[in-house]
Amino acid sequence: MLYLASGSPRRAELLAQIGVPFTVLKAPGIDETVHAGEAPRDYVARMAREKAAAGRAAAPGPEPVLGADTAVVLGERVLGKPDNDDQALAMLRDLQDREHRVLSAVCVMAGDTPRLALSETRVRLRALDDERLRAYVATGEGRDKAGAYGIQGLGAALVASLSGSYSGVVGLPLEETVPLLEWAGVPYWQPC
Ligand SMILES: Cc1cn([C@H]2C[C@H](O)[C@@H](COP(=O)(O)OP(=O)(O)OP(=O)(O)O)O2)c(=O)[nH]c1=O
Repeated sequence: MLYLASGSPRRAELLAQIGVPFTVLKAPGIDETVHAGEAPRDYVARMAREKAAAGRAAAPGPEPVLGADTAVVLGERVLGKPDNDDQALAMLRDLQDREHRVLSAVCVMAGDTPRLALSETRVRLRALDDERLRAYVATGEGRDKAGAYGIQGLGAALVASLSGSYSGVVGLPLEETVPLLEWAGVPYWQPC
């Protein structure tokens, strides 16, 4: 069994997809502020570690804990979740017609020992005019998502190309996660 220290329904769906038995933990939220001068890769790694550690502290049992973090990075700028629709529109205007990186870090703690992996995916959004971007923002889909879009939903129609991990963009890079689960002795392909 695994404790999932995440409120993201996407992460739960990806774990369920590969048959991992898990329990979602209601861990206290952590401060997601980017530190001054902090590189995006260091930031997502720190967030995943802190989420896993908060999960460890809240877990009622000794089973392994998983925490993860996903950020959209444009140049060196980290785009988190938009605060409102205006910010969502501004993010999508910046993202359209160019390539960005999606960084996803995953941290598994076996006992008190953390192990971390990071995935980087290059995504290019199509050239999109304001009318199209406003229509997408109005769907509300991007509100709780880094970079203001969801590749697994209506947002798939915004994407021109992807190079890397699709599950990483959705929030949990399975290519990196499965070896961490194996390391921690967490089974997959279980009837859930
Ligand atoms: C780019 C992109 C992000 N996302 C989501 C994944 C994450 O849930 C979210 C990024 O926010 P995160 O802070 O990584 O995660 P979260 O707040 O949703 O959940 P928790 O901290 O409790 O684990 O954006 C998509 O669902 N699809 C996408 O295409």
